[in-house]
Amino acid sequence: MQTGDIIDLEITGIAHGGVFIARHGEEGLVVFVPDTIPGERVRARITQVKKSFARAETIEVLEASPHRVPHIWKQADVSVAPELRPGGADFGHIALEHQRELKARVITEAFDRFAGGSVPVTVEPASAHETGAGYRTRVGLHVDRDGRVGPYAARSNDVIETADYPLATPAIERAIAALGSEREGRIDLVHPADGEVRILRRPATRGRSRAKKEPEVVAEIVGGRRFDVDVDGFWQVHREAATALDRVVREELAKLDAPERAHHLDLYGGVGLFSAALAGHGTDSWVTTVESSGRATQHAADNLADLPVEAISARVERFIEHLDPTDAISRGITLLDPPRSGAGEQVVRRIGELNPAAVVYIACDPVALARDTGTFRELGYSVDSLRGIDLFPSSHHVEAVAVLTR
Ligand SMILES: C[S@@+](CC[C@H](N)C(=O)[O-])C[C@H]1O[C@@H](n2cnc3c(N)ncnc32)[C@H](O)[C@@H]1O
Repeated sequence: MQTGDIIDLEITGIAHGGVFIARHGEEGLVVFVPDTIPGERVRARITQVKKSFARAETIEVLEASPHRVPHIWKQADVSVAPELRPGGADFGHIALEHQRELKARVITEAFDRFAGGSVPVTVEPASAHETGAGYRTRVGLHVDRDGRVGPYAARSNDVIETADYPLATPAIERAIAALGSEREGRIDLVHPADGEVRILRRPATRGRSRAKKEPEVVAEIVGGRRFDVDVDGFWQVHREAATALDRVVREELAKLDAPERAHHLDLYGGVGLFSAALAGHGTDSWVTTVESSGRATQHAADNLADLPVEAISARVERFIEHLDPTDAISRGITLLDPPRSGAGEQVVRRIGELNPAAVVYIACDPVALARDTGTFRELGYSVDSLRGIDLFPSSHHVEAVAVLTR
């Protein structure tokens, strides 16, 4: 087999990262293929051959899955040449319900491989009226040397011009349509709760560093509470995500014994989204939220000023290393919402020493969650509950919330 070969493949599985699995030849070489669905037969062009696997691109669907639907993004459809398909909607050709089944399968397989065994999981929509479109309140685009604006192609850094952006909120889609030729670099569009789209132009500076202006502060609303956040700071992308996660965390906390005088930790806390729920868990409890961005920490302090929440700007790994174990922490909840790479073994082991009654782990990467869960299990924690939440419909990404107790 070599690059450029065209072969027919039976798709048998799904891998992490939005690609599907076929086996080829007598040795059953694994071939990773995007734009297909398990159960399909496709014609594909080999794009890379390695010792233990190959990659291919789908050029034609020979036998379609009953779960195949017209792609939510016309430009990303399998009928378009692979190099002209934009990235970002790699599940856009799959019926929403089946997308969630596939995401549950990915979480299950990650737990089987990295967490010492799977636990039952289903993936829930962010809200009952999810359509898989019109949800992104944050969109990042690129501008190439010729001033063309768009996303990168699915597997390259070529900017693709496209007539529509079905995953973006309609207001962001309109703002993109009104852009002209732009300066090379990046453009981020942000649609906060006030409904007015902000356009952040970041021209390439080619080694020159620019004086950094203070970012604008925008407001988001969750459960009637206002959260100020820098316009370019971390906030969930899906317009319903923060509300859905807050609801799931509150539902999970309600299943746990309500402690008295507990000290809860909200690690990787951002602007304090989960501290509000934690502060209400048990009587006379208090929360320390820990976040590395100084500006986000200041917002957390202001956003939660009416609650018993202390906001600390620090790296989690350093902060918890120096935090003394107390009875109050062991009566409380330690919630963590780390970046994609996960918390890692050192942080998880230190949490084990702090010995909280329960750990609530919010994860945007199932493999990182599975690895860290494996460490928690070694430390004697077991998984009480695992829920997937579909905060990135029409893409392979999935959020998961795990509750662990000892
Ligand atoms: C996935 S976000 C979660 C934020 C918040 N929980 C929310 O839902 O809005 C991860 C946050 O962790 C922060 N962060 C990343 N690495 C960190 C570290 N080592 N220590 C503390 N905070 C960190 C980032 O700045 C970001 O705000």
